[in-house]
Amino acid sequence: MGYGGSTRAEFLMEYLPAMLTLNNRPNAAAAPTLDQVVELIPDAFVILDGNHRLLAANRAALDCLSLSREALQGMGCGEFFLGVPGDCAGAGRCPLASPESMSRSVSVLVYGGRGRQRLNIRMTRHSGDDGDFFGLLLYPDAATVSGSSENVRLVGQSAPMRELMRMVERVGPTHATVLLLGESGVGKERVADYLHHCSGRAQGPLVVVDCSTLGEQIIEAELFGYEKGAFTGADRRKIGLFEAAQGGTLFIDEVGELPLAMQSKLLRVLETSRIRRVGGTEYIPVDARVVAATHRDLASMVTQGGFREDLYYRLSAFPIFIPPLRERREDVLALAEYFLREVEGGASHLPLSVPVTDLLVSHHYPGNVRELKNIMTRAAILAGGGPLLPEHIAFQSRQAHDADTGLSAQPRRVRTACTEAGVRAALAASGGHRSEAARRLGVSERTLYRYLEKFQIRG
Ligand SMILES: Nc1ncnc2c1ncn2[C@@H]1O[C@H](COP(=O)(O)OP(=O)(O)OP(=O)(O)O)[C@@H](O)[C@H]1O
Repeated sequence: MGYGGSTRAEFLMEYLPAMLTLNNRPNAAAAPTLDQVVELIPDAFVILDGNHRLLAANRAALDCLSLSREALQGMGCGEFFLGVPGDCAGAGRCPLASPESMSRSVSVLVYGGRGRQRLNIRMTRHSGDDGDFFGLLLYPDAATVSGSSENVRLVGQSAPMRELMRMVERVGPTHATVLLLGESGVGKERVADYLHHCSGRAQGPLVVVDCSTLGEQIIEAELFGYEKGAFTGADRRKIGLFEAAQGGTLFIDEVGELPLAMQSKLLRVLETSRIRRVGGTEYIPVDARVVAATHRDLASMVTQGGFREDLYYRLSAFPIFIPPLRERREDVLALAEYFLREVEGGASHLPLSVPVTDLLVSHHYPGNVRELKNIMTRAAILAGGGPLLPEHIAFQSRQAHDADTGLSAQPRRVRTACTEAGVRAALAASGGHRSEAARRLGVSERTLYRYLEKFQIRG
């Protein structure tokens, strides 16, 4: 077994290429259709073509993703895995483009009808005369199954962690808006998950939105949804993440990246508990508890005019600071063992030898818990069936921001620093067109606008 799917699903995945080849033969009148083929698989299953567009999904997948067949068909991998239109292979973050996804099950974030959810995927790829396709078996991550104790576990027994857990358990059951503060990779999303499960809303959805991955144009539509015809391409009504989080929690990650115009809209929702879809006229009541997070210093952003003061005070009604891992070294070994157990066969390397533990405890962890997780995953793979030795522990702090699922060197979020001269040159070279200038600089339009403000460039 090994990947958590059912035996029948595993068996059918083996035969899928043959079934699809049969299906594509021009005179195969009696061959099953794609939709019939996927229904043979009992677990949630989707098929994508070689361009990473969704071709078919079975009933179990539609239920698991809370999407209609129409909404899913034709969706690109960018929308599926990142919540943004198009494909995400170019950004180096597409699980379909990662060889790792082929060899074992990987944990990924997927955007469904209820916002972002974590799922495990097991993939099969078929290349033939009729082109490429990918078959994806989807099953809920053990860490997101409601009520699972693993789900809600915060590993760590240091004094700061115990204090943090006490605070989360105290504020969890209330309706207070919580602001999670801490460096990247420190565990903000994990704490939000724990908080959700400590609230009376644990049976409701936990919807995650990462403001740093959404462009200015789509963030409003993502949060509030839109009506059919609200803008070009809005060919159907779509509910937003606030509505998707009804009865549950909306986790707004990297809230410091929200554009100013959206900040005032967010404040209004927090104050009125009502939203209005883009292009809509009706105000819709929403019952979603908001937890926000940032690695940025919001107070100084307020001073510099980058963040609204009123929203800052509204969000920081209950701030919780998650200390960096280097300030709670007592947690390093517990976390290291926990992550090792998560890797297939990893538990066989326990207990860790003294030279390995000495090495782990002495590191600075600029990438925090995420860095430690990647180190342990890599170490388990390098050690294989033999003992886990100090040389298997590779501190590569430049990779501190790798995505959770990847051992690749792709940066999780690239932040580019532009000089005033560079911005002016890009504007001049693009005849003053800001979108073109942003493209030349390799930043989003929103980032460019921030630079224009910072350097006081007008026109
Ligand atoms: N206390 C903990 N116990 C178990 N796992 C943890 C803990 N803290 C963090 N992790 C794991 O470490 C990884 C990074 O944590 P997480 O994504 O929550 O960090 P973050 O602060 O939200 O990062 P970013 O600022 O980049 O969004 C995740 O896989 C998470 O599950």
